[in-house]
Amino acid sequence: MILKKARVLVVDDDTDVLFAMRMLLRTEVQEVVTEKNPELLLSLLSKQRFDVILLDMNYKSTLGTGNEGLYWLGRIREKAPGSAVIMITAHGEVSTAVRSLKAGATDFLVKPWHNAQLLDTLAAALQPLEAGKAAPAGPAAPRRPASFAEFSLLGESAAMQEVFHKIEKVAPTEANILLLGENGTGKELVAKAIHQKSFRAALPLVTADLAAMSEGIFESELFGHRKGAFTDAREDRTGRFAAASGGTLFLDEIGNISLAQQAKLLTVLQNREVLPVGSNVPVPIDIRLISATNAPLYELAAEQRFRKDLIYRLNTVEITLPPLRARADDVLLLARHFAGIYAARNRKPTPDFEPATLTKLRQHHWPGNVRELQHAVERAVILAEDDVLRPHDFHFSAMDALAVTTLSEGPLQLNEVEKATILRVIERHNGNITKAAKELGLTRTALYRRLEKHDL
Ligand SMILES: Nc1ncnc2c1ncn2[C@@H]1O[C@H](COP(=O)(O)OP(=O)(O)OP(=O)(O)O)[C@@H](O)[C@H]1O
Repeated sequence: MILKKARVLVVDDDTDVLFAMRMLLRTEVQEVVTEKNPELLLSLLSKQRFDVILLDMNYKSTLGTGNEGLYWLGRIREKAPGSAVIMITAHGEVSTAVRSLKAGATDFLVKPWHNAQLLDTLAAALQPLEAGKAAPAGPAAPRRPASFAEFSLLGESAAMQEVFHKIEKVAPTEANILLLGENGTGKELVAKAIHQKSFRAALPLVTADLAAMSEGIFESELFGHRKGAFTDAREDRTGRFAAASGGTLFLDEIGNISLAQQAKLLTVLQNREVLPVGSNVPVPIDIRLISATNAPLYELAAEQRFRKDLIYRLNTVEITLPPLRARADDVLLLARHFAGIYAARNRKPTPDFEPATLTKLRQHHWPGNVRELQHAVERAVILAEDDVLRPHDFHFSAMDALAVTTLSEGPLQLNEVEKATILRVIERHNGNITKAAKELGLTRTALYRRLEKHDL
């Protein structure tokens, strides 16, 4: 059914909401009826048929428990099983909204909504009606599957298909996810895909790069602080946990935190509340947690450098991103994908790859994984003489080349090779860390970590 033909009922005890809905919908749908009192819902339904009912989750009488919304949802399902129900929920109540989906709601909207988003949600709710089917009763129908290319997450190899399958399965749950994999294998991209495919997608995905947080700012960054808690605390500050409320918190580089930081994190996850620095009033948290690391977490745990009890909190589901060298077919798929992007960005025609180039790319070790490939292709596209990428257009990262050449030169320590390479590359870029990191196939954070490790 199309929006213009739809009959819509809005039930909310906030008259401002009803007014705004009437103003927006009167030109978009055939009929809009608004009702302030949910007690009158059933008599309205016995008089008239509605295609979609927008139902508030909370009414003043139950003080934000969301139970009243769920109750009325149940009654609508009995009385008007053919109507689609969209729950209207406040920020921070998304977990109750998810329960409503299980109880038969078609979708939910978070206040304050964008008008375009409201119209999209209404149109999507009308789709099953258009196909001649009743709106889903009982358990909610799964959301329309989104392809992974939508998140630029590509991969045809069996290993990546397995990853995609896991993402599809775990995204619409509340499970904490631990992403493992080398640098540049796509952990952050996977975290975004999981969030986008989750019921929390309407609320933020907040990232915290733990490697970049020193001991001194860890608590204030994650848990927030109160004005005056320490010298620089001039204002109250919301921590990342609170900022991600109702949404997803992505803790990147979790393997790098100290035992003291691990203990603080564990307490927060166990109690599901944070204590901002300088406050003694705990704040409840409502987040879905995704963590990632390239560190060998289980080896660290065996050496007592990472708490096992924290791992168990993080890894309800574990997804390991395979290194690029283990999926040669994806190398070509990704190389073509990046070539298209960088050619367009640099106003050049999309180049072809000489067969010998493809062989070279397949055989390379890719220590920096997809990030290294992306930068290698970008460089090649920019420097190529014509529309064909040839083997000599690809110069692999200095670190990799040096590591390979030194293998034949006797028992050099890998650490020394790494240190010398980093110094050489930074020197070549006159101290520009961003450019050096790019050439080394590392993130800036990863490069800073290595500088620290080598006392540079
Ligand atoms: N499967 C993929 N398809 C397309 N692009 C990808 C894929 N995997 C990674 N990338 C790209 O490679 C780059 C690195 O990915 P990302 O930052 O997600 O990796 P990471 O594992 O989080 O790295 P790090 O551990 O260094 O933080 C990004 O530009 C990302 O868009």
